[in-house]
Amino acid sequence: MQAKAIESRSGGQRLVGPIDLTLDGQGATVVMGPNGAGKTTLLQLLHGTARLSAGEIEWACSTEKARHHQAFVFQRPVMLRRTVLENLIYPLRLRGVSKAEARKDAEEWANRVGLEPLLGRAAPVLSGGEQQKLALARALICKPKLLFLDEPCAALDGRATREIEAILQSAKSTGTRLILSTHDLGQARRLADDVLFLLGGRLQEAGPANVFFNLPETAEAQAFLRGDIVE
Ligand SMILES: Nc1ncnc2c1ncn2[C@@H]1O[C@H](COP(=O)(O)OP(=O)(O)OP(=O)(O)O)[C@@H](O)[C@H]1O
Repeated sequence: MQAKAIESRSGGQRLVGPIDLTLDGQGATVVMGPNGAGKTTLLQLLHGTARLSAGEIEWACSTEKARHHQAFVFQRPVMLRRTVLENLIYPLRLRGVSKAEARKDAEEWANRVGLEPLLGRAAPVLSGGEQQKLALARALICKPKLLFLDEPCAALDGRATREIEAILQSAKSTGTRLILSTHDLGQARRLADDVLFLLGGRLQEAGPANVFFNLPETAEAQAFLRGDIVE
């Protein structure tokens, strides 16, 4: 994927950009930066759920086909007000998978993320961590090539975060490319292969995670990593 001079503007104000970005290969790209830096907006621009005010995004295949192989997980899980099983079956049925096959996959994924005992439970009554695991399983069940995650663990405790990270590591190892925003430096260190550091809507630093964490180039990134307040 190549993003060329992409921008998001609102009411004459530039929220994000211009940003040039190339994403390829495998692994996890972690998007970091202070509140309002533009992390959510950048993920949405790349996924096509926010409109580009300028610039363009080129995929290796057609944009339509690329979107078909993508999924997005939000900070607050979005789900159907139906059972866990129905939530898992739904995206597969939308893609034309038979009922029997969809059910089999749903049970397998519920098992993988530890939700098998809850298959018959209504999704809205699940705990926050269970809901996020369901949202993740529902995103991964269609085997996306690219998975966007916007602060997926922001509202979760340590145990749920660990479980979500284990699912993400496993998705990564089976070839799903991850792009994830987080405020949690520890999570970024655990998951990132590459880092995008945003500040004021601009890409302040971009590169391999070990370089970013050990030798950040800019004073702003150094301050951010020290835990100072950066605006
Ligand atoms: N639809 C919108 N209309 C106007 N301004 C917006 C809109 N969406 C976002 N913004 C502004 O764009 C900037 C970037 O917001 P964004 O949510 O992308 O940042 P973020 O880095 O994800 O922040 P946070 O860490 O607080 O979630 C902010 O100043 C925000 O107020």
